[in-house]
Amino acid sequence: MHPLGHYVRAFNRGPIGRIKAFVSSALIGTLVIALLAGVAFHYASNQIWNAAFGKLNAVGVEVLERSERSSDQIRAAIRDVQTQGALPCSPENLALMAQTNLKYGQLQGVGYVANGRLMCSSYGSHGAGIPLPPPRYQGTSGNLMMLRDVNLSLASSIEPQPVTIITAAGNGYSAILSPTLPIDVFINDRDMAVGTVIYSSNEIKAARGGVDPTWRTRLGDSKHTQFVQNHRIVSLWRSPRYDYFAFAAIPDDEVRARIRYAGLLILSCAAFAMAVLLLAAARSALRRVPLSESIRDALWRREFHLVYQPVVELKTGRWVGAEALLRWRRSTGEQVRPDVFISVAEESGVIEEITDHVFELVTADMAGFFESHPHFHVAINVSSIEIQSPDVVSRLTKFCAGVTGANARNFVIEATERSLIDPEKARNIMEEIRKLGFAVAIDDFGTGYSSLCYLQTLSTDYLKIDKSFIDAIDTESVKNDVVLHIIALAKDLQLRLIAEGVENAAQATYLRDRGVEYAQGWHFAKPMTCRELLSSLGRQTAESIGGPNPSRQP
Ligand SMILES: Nc1nc2c(ncn2[C@@H]2O[C@H](COP(=O)(O)O[C@H]3[C@@H](O)[C@H](n4cnc5c(=O)[nH]c(N)nc54)O[C@@H]3COP(=O)(O)O)[C@@H](O)[C@H]2O)c(=O)[nH]1
Repeated sequence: MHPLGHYVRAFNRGPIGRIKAFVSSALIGTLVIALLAGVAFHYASNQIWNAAFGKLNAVGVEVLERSERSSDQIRAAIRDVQTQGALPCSPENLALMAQTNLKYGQLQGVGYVANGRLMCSSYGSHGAGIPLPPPRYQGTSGNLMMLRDVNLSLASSIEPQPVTIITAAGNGYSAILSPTLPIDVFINDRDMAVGTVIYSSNEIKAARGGVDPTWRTRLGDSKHTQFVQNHRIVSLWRSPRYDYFAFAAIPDDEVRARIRYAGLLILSCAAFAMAVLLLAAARSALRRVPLSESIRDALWRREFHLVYQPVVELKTGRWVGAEALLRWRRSTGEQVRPDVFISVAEESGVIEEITDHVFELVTADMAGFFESHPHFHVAINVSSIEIQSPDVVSRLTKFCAGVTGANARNFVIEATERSLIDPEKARNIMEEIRKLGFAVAIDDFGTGYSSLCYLQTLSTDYLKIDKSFIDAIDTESVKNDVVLHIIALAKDLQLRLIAEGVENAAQATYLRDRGVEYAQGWHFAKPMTCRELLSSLGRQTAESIGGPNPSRQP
């Protein structure tokens, strides 16, 4: 576990970040749920309307078919008795009427009408005839005449009942049938109106429930139409052979109630989904985001930038180079310390992306700079993991080629002493890097576990003495002696030394007097932006030509 504990693994968003995360996921979720609810409601109401129209259409078609069947039978029955040629109401004629009545099941009887009276029928002779009301309709198709509905007792044993008498114009033969026959369809909806209407006159032929006279205009010349009008759902079917159309209609309140119910159901589901979503959004906003995830995010959002800490030549005070140090400023303004995010990046495998981003930033910062400062170097930290992997060599080559005016000697590659866990591998890769012309430095020297014997065999240019040893200079600490040993070792191995974290003049003088060539630390300069580095270097160059050197002498 990292000394900074949980902070390394997970990261709390700031309040603004949390609110933003909550609002954005709540907004997106609300939009999606609203869209889905809208689609579901549209689909459900369509289905309900379709079901209602489907039911009406089936009834309308059935009414039309029954009416057409009746019309067919009326025609056929009249034709049958007429073609016999017997004298109307003669015994042979009456016998045929009775036979014909049996043949056509939709008819209640067959008769003969003369001078507005029903003279005889399949039930027998009616003497002087039963008086009938005047006709209410003269048909155009098949030249049929329709008489008014009458209450008729066709035989002494039969109670008077409403019948419709349809007489063939010109010959008096008639069909007698129940006025409700075409609409005697099975309907399990008490509020449903059904019937047939004569198309040419818009007169009701047979009906159960109210008929709207404007329906016919809605039908126009088409065979079928369906619509909602005056709170009724209507289906109309026109006969292609007869002058009438069938209708079926129901009040729309039940359909609308069903749609309202479906809407309410969908709304409740959407409200439930919204509640779940808001809870999930709140949970996710409050969640501690793993730092590795935040690092990837930050790379994508370009939240990193570099600062440069000058490396000073102790003898002259000249700035000979600078170490590039990565900084992470989150969108909330919060700074994340590099020792925190670098170790997480190493653990989680993002470190190569980090180093590549450093390459990118250096490439942009230092473009053209080395043309005017050919002896200056920039030191770049490469993690211990990367120094074990051969592809670092090609990545460095590519990087160097991308920096305008730069040469490999303008870069020092810093690898920590931890990089030497597998000395064989590290040695080969360091050699490769040096062959390309880069200088190599062992960073934080003295803190790791590198054995002195393989240090001898390593291909390196600099040792960077860790700050903890510099802090011990001129103190009673045993580390004070270690500095002297490191200096002696570097001399023996002919390595140049850079002291890290020099904070005062005494430390600087001590180091310079003992032959340490270079140093870094707040005593000379704190890490600064690229712009500050370049302008300070510009001033130094100008003053070295015409005045005193501004950098502090140890
Ligand atoms: N792999 C990468 N590692 C990187 C990169 N950038 C930084 N780092 C490593 O993070 C560690 C912490 O770095 P930082 O907070 O930037 O601290 C550096 C200096 O600011 C600090 N320093 C320098 N002088 C002084 C001083 O006088 N007093 C004082 N208290 N601190 C001082 O020391 C750090 C430099 O460390 P080093 O690299 O060992 O020279 C650190 O380990 C960085 O290496 C990166 O891009 N990649």
